[in-house]
Amino acid sequence: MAGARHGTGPPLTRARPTGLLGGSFNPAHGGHRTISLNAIDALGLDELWWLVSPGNPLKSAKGMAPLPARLASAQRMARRAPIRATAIEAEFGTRYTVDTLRKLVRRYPNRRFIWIMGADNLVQLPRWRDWRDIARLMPIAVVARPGYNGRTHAAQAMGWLRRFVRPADQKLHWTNWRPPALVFLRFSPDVRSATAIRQANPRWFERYAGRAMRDPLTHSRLRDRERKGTA
Ligand SMILES: Nc1ncnc2c1ncn2[C@@H]1O[C@H](COP(=O)(O)OP(=O)(O)OP(=O)(O)O)[C@@H](O)[C@H]1O
Ligand SMILES: O=C(O)c1ccc[n+]([C@@H]2O[C@H](COP(=O)([O-])O)[C@@H](O)[C@H]2O)c1
Repeated sequence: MAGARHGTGPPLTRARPTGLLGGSFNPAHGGHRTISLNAIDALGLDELWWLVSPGNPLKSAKGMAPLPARLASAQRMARRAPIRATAIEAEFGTRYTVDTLRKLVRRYPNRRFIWIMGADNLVQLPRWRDWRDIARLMPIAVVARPGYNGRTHAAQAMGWLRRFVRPADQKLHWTNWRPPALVFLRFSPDVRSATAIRQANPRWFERYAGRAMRDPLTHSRLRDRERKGTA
């Protein structure tokens, strides 16, 4: 029973199912919010954390708005939802996802994590540092995205990942899966993208100009909230 004590051992608490969505969020948009809410529902998540990247190692810094502006846009887009926009990677000093996830797994033993990404990210996954180790750390959920779905199953990464694919109708049981494990999620197609927003308004970040990371919801604050039981 959750929270019960058995004998003299430590209290047993159910690990909290937590989704992780890493991204540039340049800026955050309704597509991020919609896929996150759908994933929370489909995977039975307690929370979904957005990891606003200090800088995608594969993307040029050119055209990348400052982190405080991207974080502020993410915080705004995450309002009134069990989504936490975080700057955890800036605090950890990590750029590569594998390093971030290793730290998160170590520092949050009372949570079970699942890495969530759009189908476009699956296509480029073999270019990520130690990408197979990412899959060995936690299950992965790939969200269908217009323009990429046909390419998803043919993606180079699938040459190795294919054997770990789980049936989509088992997705609510992901916390029992031993990684590597991969599941495909298909919600209503969402065409929104940050590229389209930047094309329409290249100076979108000006509304957040001068914003310091006043409330970055960093690891230390999350950890404090967990200790106080208010997370
Ligand atoms: N409309 C969408 N449908 C499915 N996945 C999405 C969608 N928008 C973003 N994602 C996923 O969210 C994560 C973060 O995305 P990101 O911040 O790069 O936004 P983006 O719209 O893909 O940006 P850009 O157009 O600049 O590449 C990635 O895993 C991406 O695949
Ligand atoms: O670890 C890597 O090598 C790596 C390479 C490219 C992208 N990523 C991560 O992929 C996530 C999505 O990035 P983006 O820019 O497509 O939103 C974000 O968390 C990045 O840090 C990670």
